[in-house]
Amino acid sequence: MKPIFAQRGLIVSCQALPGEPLYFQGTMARMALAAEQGGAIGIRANGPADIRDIKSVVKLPVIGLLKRDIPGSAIYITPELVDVQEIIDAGADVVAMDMTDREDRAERVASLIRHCHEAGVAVMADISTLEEGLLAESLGADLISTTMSGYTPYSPQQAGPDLELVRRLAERLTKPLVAEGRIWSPEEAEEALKAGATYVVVGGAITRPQFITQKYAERIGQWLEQSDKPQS
Ligand SMILES: CC(=O)N[C@H](C=O)[C@@H](O)[C@H](O)[C@H](O)COP(=O)(O)O
Repeated sequence: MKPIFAQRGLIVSCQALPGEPLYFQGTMARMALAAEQGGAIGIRANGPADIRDIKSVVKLPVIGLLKRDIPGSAIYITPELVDVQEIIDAGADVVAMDMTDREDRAERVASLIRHCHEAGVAVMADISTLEEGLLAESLGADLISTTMSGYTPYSPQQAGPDLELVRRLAERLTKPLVAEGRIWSPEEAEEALKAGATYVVVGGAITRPQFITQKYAERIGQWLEQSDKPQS
């Protein structure tokens, strides 16, 4: 499979789910355009509508996924063939899917990967541990991403990015490695590259203003609480 991205660098995840303030048709395409203007080399996006919108306004490769809850299952990132097909049909260059080692899905995942490759589309594995990353690579995934670290019960539950996982994966993988999840500053993005990531995905810190605001409000609130300064 030929390289997906023109160069190493920043991929911006442009996602708003139902109930979020920016969940409004067309908003994620505007976010993607801003990301492109800012120097992103790729976009990650959820759902066929956003993927189509984004593909119509930016030239960058798009990693597409479909978040869908299935009753009784913990797997929600592009869980089944029908979801994979929707993302391929929407024009994504890469399909991202859950490749955590849960619910005994290795065989099904391998056939989803084959399906994407037959359609000429690459696959990104969203994993949470070293073992899952190695398994995903052996199943044929084209990119391995630390997306799910902190979101499976057996991976480290930490506030910042899982750079230790990036380091350990970088030592063992041959496929390109993506650092993703809770990267909140340019400095953390640089640390992820130093740890061995080929690409860095940043989402909330760029495209979810409610969380950005919350970070400022909390920090300011803490300072105000500790300070004796009277309000003028
Ligand atoms: C765990 C999960 O479902 N992650 C999702 C995957 O597509 C997105 O909600 C995240 O925004 C994305 O991974 C980027 O991460 P962050 O927004 O932390 O930079």
